[in-house]
Amino acid sequence: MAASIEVLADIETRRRPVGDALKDWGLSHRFAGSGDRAAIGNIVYDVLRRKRSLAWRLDDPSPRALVFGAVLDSSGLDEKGLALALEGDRFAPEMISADDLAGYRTREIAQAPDAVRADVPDWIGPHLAEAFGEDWVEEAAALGERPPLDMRANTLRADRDKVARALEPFAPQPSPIAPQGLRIAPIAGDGRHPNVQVEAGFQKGWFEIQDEGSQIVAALTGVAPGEQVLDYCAGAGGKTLALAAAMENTGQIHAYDSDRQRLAPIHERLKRAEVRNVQVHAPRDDLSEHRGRMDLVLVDAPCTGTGTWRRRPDAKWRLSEQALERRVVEQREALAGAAAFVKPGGRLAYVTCSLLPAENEAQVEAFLTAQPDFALLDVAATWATVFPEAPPAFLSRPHKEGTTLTLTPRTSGTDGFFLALFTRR
Ligand SMILES: C[S@@+](CC[C@H](N)C(=O)[O-])C[C@H]1O[C@@H](n2cnc3c(N)ncnc32)[C@H](O)[C@@H]1O
Repeated sequence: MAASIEVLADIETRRRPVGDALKDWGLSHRFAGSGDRAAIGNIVYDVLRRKRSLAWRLDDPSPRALVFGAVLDSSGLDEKGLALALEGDRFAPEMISADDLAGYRTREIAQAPDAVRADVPDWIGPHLAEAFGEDWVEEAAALGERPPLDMRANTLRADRDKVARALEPFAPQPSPIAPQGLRIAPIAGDGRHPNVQVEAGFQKGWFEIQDEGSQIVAALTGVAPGEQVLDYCAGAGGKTLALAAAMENTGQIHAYDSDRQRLAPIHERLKRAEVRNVQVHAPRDDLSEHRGRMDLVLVDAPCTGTGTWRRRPDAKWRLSEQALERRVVEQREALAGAAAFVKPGGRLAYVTCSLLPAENEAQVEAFLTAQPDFALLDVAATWATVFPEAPPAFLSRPHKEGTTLTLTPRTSGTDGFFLALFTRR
């Protein structure tokens, strides 16, 4: 708890990313074992996920109060039990005041303002209200829960049963929607997720770590073996690998990104997964020969990442309206750049891991106005074809001619994602 308070103060005063602050703490406290580090990480992440509601309940926003609140919530200890556990420990933080404890015990979160219950900065509330209507507080609050660890079996090297057997000690379960997905439940108490990347199966390319939502949107693009595909914002290649597996290593994927640094890890990942149908294109490569030729162009656009707040809760408090505006401009540019590569009759998939309408529905409207030769498809209807076994666990919004689709932790049990699928007339 003392270490968590230190790390949170560091994040706050120096505006540091949570990963860096935790890593630095570990480097300067080499004696700390992996169990301690995991416990510290859990407390810090729990606090960042629910910073506002904890501060409101305790009526105290200090890192010390927040840490006590998070530990009381997750440990199953009551105040007396916690005081007893800390008693006589010379490194223990000083117990919070009786007033704070009384607040924790008696203040009803149901009485708090919406943005507090939602655990978001005030300015984001109206954006989420626009996205989810009267459910917005519950939808946002679900982004403050601990996430599961999701994986995708790589069908080029293995299948879900084989991966499940290899990871048996960690008890992964088939994920509810994506047919190749496996899930390890969210961390309980001060436990930790296994480091599955050191497992032999991972080294052999049998599986990838990938949120089920990401697997779902990749499948909903309808990608098929033999197609010509441009992954226009390929980054480190998470979706490229999912598309390659769905294409059974046939056809061709052109993986492009405007940022060489972000693209760099893709080479190693393609090798490990034994993907052979991907051509990686550096930012300055000339792609003009592929114009008007692609069956599918995927724009996994740069975004605010509001859908991933369970995993990156510090981003929630750092996000600004200016950053949102910048992402909106980048998204428009990426869409306009990518559209030219779609062949007549081909598909354009627009994906974000954000839930804000400015990055999603508004972009769809602007794109349809700017590019009259594209039409929006009914992606909600596609769900039943792609996932015949799974109930429709998504939100969808009708537009003039088609639908868009949104996944959220509350509705889909996944990270938040948005998908619009267009066809070129
Ligand atoms: C959400 S990330 C991609 C994640 C990746 N597809 C995955 O599944 O792992 C968005 C990427 O878009 C890239 N990007 C931003 N603007 C772009 C543009 N105009 N053209 C191409 N790529 C762009 C960024 O460099 C970033 O790597």
